[in-house]
Amino acid sequence: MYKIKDLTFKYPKNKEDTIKGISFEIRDGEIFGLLGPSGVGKSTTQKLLIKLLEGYKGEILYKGKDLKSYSNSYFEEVGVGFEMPVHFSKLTAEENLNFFKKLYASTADTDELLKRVGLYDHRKKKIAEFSKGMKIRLNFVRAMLNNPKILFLDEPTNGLDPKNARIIKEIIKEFKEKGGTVLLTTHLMNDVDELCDRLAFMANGRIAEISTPKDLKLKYGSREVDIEYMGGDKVLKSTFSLDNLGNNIDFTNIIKEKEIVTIHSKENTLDDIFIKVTGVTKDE
Ligand SMILES: Nc1ncnc2c1ncn2[C@@H]1O[C@H](COP(=O)(O)OP(=O)(O)OP(=O)(O)O)[C@@H](O)[C@H]1O
Repeated sequence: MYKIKDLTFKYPKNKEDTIKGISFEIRDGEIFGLLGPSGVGKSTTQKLLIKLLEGYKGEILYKGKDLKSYSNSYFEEVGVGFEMPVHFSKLTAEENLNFFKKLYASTADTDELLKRVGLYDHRKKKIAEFSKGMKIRLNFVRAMLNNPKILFLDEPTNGLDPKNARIIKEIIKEFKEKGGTVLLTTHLMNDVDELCDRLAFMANGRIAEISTPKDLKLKYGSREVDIEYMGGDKVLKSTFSLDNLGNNIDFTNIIKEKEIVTIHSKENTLDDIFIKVTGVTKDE
């Protein structure tokens, strides 16, 4: 869907490039995660792909054509849910949605979406009376209101309670099942694990890693197995390398002779990998 080659971008007021020559692709129908510490350029990359920022070097191809060659009709295909919800606070939820609907040729059934996210009964309420979580959910409905083919989402579940976060994630999965493509930015690694087909870690304006969550875990995992077994009336624990495990006499003796309590391979979490790949903790 997108092919990005040597993308470089500098904000006019800055001395240094914010995006320093990144290349990657977003495939049709995948959920692609763009991750990295605060300030590395994730939102800037999103804005370049959404055509909200111009003046970049390199190439962005959308469906095989230079993004620059697309007219405003491009915005019909794109749904955008930025992190900070911006709504007209003196208007109701419904009035807000109706305002934005007028900007598009084709629109979704927003009543249905409002029902899904639990806001239908609040549609006549002014946004000024909405809680933070309600604004976030309305923001998501707004991103979906033009029946987009690609969704750009920035922290879509941040600030939501678990039930509402689940509903949003279910809608994102359904969007993908119907052929939609998603570019997701989030600091919530559980969401990444659950949703993303592939992900890129950004560090200092560059892409440090790009892969599937599973392959990243294998690459950065410690390839060991922990085994707990009964030794008399005590639970004992041993760790073995997965390499050549079948020929490890100590391991096979335990398997043959002992009562096994637990056995599992060690896997790094995406949180661990985030820190290894980008060199910083998420909250820095
Ligand atoms: N309009 C702007 N003018 C100048 N510099 C900017 C502008 N917007 C962002 N930047 C700078 O560009 C860099 C990347 O910002 P960006 O918002 O893309 O980061 P991010 O990875 O999305 O961070 P976060 O996770 O905090 O949202 C930061 O150093 C930021 O200060």
